[in-house]
Amino acid sequence: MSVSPQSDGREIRLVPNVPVGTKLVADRVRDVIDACIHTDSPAADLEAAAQLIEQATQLLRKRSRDTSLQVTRSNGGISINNAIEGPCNPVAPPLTDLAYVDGETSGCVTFPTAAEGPPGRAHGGLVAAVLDHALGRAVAWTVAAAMTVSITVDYRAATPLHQPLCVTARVVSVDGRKVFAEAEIRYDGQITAVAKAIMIVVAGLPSIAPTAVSLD
Ligand SMILES: CCCCCCCCCCCCCCCC(=O)SCCNC(=O)CCNC(=O)[C@H](O)C(C)(C)COP(=O)(O)OP(=O)(O)OC[C@H]1O[C@@H](n2cnc3c(N)ncnc32)[C@H](O)[C@@H]1OP(=O)(O)O
Repeated sequence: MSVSPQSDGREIRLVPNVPVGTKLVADRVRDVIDACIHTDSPAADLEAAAQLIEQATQLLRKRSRDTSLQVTRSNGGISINNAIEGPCNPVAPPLTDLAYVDGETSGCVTFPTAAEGPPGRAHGGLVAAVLDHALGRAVAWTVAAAMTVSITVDYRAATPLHQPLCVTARVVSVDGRKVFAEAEIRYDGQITAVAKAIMIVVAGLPSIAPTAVSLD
């Protein structure tokens, strides 16, 4: 079955709904990671900073949950701690402003210094991860929740750090449980990387596509 990206007329826009305090901590930890990478402080300051961070860690561990990221509180069907879009996961870039309009899934990301690969550029593996996630969202919103079995990424130009990037993804065709999808990431309107993936619809994954098209 082929799927037209422009055909279904549905619109989904994720509005973040996360616990304010948890997001605040995650944002501060992102700052700490950035400061840790850039710091040129003397040893005494580094030791003092390490002690303060250790104190904060102990405070956070006073009450903790020992569960998979995927089953904690969700935001638009995905955990708030998701590795790519989780606003409360400080190592998620994160991918934001996720939307589905007429078959096209989109999102925004700005890679921090911690995502550096080549000097000044995002690490290719992290670019691939963001593309993979957008593909997963596109497939889940268009067909059903699925897992990636194959992804190919072509890197066409530098994907910069600290700049707003746009990710777009869509389903191209469906063959039984196999879903073929493609995605790209853009900086200032120019494509820097494109991905093609095969995803397999797997029973038992949490469904986030209540009005998905049915499989042939
Ligand atoms: C993921 C969480 C969801 C959460 C809720 C939803 C949220 C939505 C938004 C989230 C967005 C996140 C998106 C991240 C996406 C990942 O990161 S997923 C994580 C990485 N991927 C994995 O761990 C998958 C590992 N692989 C597997 O576990 C198993 O291969 C699977 C996927 C369960 C499939 O196994 P199976 O059911 O035994 O299927 P199998 O018969 O082997 O293959 C089915 C068909 O696919 C074909 N196939 C299999 N592999 C390939 C291949 N590499 N190339 C071509 N064809 C292949 C087979 O030939 C077969 O074709 P047909 O014979 O039907 O024509």
